[in-house]
Amino acid sequence: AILPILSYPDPRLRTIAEPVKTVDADIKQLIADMIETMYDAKGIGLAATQVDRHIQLIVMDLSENNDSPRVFINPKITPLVEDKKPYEEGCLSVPDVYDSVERPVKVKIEALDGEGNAFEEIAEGLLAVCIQHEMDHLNGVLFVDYLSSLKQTRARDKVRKYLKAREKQL
Ligand SMILES: O=C(O)C[C@@H](Cc1ccccc1)C(=O)SCC(=O)c1ccccc1
Ligand SMILES: [Zn+2]
Repeated sequence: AILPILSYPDPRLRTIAEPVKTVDADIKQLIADMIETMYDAKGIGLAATQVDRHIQLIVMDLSENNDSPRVFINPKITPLVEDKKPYEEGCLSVPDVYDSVERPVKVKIEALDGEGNAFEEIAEGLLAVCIQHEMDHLNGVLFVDYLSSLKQTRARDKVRKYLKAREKQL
């Protein structure tokens, strides 16, 4: 099912996600729903926080044809270098807002996959940017938090206008 995505500045986006205890049928259904929701919203990642489920679960698909979804459960990120690089980020919870955020260029990811099996991965490029953006969601942090207060005010106004326009067309 396509799930509703919370929009900034909804306070529920600030909830800290709990670890997943067992990857059971309910979690597997949520994973399927989040992947469907991510594709419908034309995103490349989605954190469970964004669909108001406060558990440590991220889905992602960086592929060209949107046919290779990735699942990260109880992920742990460790920066491997001090070096940071800016990237023009967006967020499905802050529609129509894009701005530059600096993040470590190389990180280690330790997580469980969709079957509950532990794995470790070194991430660079867009995977490193996206996993850190999604991890922030699980910790109640949004990419706009890194921007100036003026830009945050503008982001709030833009989201309000975007949601009003969407209401009218629905
Ligand atoms: O809100 C989210 O977590 C999804 C977000 C993930 C993300 C994209 C880009 C940089 C960091 C994190 C999105 O998918 S935003 C929409 C999008 O597809 C996109 C935006 C900018 C660059 C590339 C893709
Ligand atoms: Zn986001």
